[in-house]
Amino acid sequence: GSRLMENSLLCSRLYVISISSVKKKLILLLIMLLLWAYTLYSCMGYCATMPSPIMDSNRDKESQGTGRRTDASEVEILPRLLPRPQGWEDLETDYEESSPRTYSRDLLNNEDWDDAKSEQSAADLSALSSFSNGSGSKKLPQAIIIGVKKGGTRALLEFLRVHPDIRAVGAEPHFFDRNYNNGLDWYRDLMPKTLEGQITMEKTPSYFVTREAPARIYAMSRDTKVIVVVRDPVTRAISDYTQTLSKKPDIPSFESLTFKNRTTGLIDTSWSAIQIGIYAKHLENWLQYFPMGQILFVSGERLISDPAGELGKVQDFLGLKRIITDKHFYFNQTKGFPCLKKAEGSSKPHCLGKTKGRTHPNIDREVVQRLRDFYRPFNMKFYQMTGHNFGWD
Ligand SMILES: Nc1ncnc2c1ncn2[C@@H]1O[C@H](COP(=O)(O)OS(=O)(=O)O)[C@@H](OP(=O)(O)O)[C@H]1O
Repeated sequence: GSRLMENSLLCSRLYVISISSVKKKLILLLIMLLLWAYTLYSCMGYCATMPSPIMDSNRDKESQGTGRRTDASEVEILPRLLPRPQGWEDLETDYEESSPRTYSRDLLNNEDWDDAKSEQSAADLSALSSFSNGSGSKKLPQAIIIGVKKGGTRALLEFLRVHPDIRAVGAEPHFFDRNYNNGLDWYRDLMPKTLEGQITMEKTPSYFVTREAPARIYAMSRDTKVIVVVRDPVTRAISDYTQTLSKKPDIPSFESLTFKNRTTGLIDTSWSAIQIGIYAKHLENWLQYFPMGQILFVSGERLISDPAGELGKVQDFLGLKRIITDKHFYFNQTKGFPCLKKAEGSSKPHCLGKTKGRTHPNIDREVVQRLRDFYRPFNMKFYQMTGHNFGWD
């Protein structure tokens, strides 16, 4: 009898032990499952937009402006026409500054549009991509690259996009010049989604020479940080002309367009290629609204000779940790320019496309000299205003 009792006691103890070990295993399994699900969730949702603990002091300060939405159908179709926010788009500013056109047509006219469009399809169809696109919210930009055309604005934006705390729209929105009537909601909708602490950016090089742009950006938010990539105005003019020539091979020579009257040597300052380079004049317009401390001047020349050095200054200006360093760049001998070892959202090295770093035509030395003389006083004024000698003279 007592043995029978002992046996049944042993059995029930064993039963209890096995029950609790199964329970433990189950709980462990559940915890692992939860951990795994959490890791998966945070990776899909956050990896692409992971912020660092450094916060931008300007975030959430954006204020609403007075812009109104006009064409509803256009507003709806545009986000679909926009290239994927991730990836390397080598878009180029348009050569006709004055012609008012719609945003969608700007994109369609762009020679790099086809590349951007084909790049878009594969990634956007994947579930992972749409999941990661779901996190955060769209905000108005806290920092804008406002110019100058042919200064190196695309290189700067693509380099900045490597920073985990910067999210930028790939195409040029042209909001503060051509599309202002579409309103701030339209503009905000073009922006990529950001998380707390991330900075939204865009670049449109024509803003620097747009009379209304400073007041309009100020109306959006007086705290907006503006960045200007400046380049020797003579080389900039030739670069501008080279771009136009590549699209319209029949235009007159650079030399003949430079002068109002070749014999008197009177320079045609109404030609945009020349006008854009009078930096001091355009800057005066911006200083009516923004203090010097809110404007950063990046040297287009140094952006090529020392990209990490220039990027260091930009990251400081934006209140970001210096994450982009010389380790991110290599000099591509074939391209003749610095390139990224890894482009944003990719593990492959990447240089800008063939529309960046074109071969310039040879320009008559006397004409170049005449232009140097023309720009010198404006350059001096610009150095004085910015407190920085860019070494063009
Ligand atoms: N890393 C790198 N790779 C290629 N090109 C570079 C780079 N950094 C600066 N640049 C210079 O950028 C010039 C084009 O300037 P933008 O991008 O501002 O042009 S645009 O206004 O958007 O059309 C372009 O002008 P061009 O050389 O006249 O083609 C380049 O000199």
